[in-house]
Amino acid sequence: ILRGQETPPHQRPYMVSLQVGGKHLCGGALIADQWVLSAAHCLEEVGNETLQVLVGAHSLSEAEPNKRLVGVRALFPHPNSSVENNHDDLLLVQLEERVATNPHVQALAFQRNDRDVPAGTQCEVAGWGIISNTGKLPDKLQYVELAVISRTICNTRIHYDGAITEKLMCTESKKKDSCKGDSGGPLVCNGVAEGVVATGSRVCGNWKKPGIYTRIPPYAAWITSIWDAARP
Ligand SMILES: CC(C)CC(=O)Nc1cccc(-c2cccc(CN)c2)c1
Repeated sequence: ILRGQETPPHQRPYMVSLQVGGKHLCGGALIADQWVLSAAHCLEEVGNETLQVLVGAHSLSEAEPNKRLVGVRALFPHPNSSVENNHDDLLLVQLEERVATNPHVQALAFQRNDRDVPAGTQCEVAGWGIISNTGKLPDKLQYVELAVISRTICNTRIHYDGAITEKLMCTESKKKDSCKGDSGGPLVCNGVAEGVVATGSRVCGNWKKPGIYTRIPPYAAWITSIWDAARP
């Protein structure tokens, strides 16, 4: 997160850190007691190492009550996700057990109503991604408020020149922005998850390259189908 601030501890109890070898890799959101929503691109950096999910954390390094590393039972990247583009860049992670909810560990509701978030709406994104373009990593969860920009504006030549489909949305990126390591985290508008951080142009904090987020509503049926078919 660039130009954000440290969150008040545990005020976003749905935030999780996807980790490999004890290192933060991507953000994610707990959307049910055994399920995390993140980005399929995050799996590109995993190889054959073990992915784990850190829940209930504020600091990545300090011991905290209710903070724990949970194993993964199964991974469900969206079948149409690909390394070449931003399309369908979603990942459902089934945890190896149902996590007990408590003040530091809570599921986040996601939007099922498939209507664009109005341009100008103030949303927020949180994460343990880099906090400067020099790659400085935070220890504590950061967040930033970002305004939604219309798909029409986001598709102009100076921005993404028509690449933003109706399954994607954009936010401003002037100085404040999501960045490397924030991928997979939720874009929360009025307390509901409307999007998931997409890597996009890999440029951060440049107003010409707005932040790109995978909209969640178009995938609500896919999420439910995975839940219904999965082994408990
Ligand atoms: C100078 C360095 C920052 C270049 C770099 O490593 N960029 C990088 C790499 C991977 C993902 C991302 C990335 C993720 C999520 C959102 C965004 C942009 N909102 C970028 C950005």
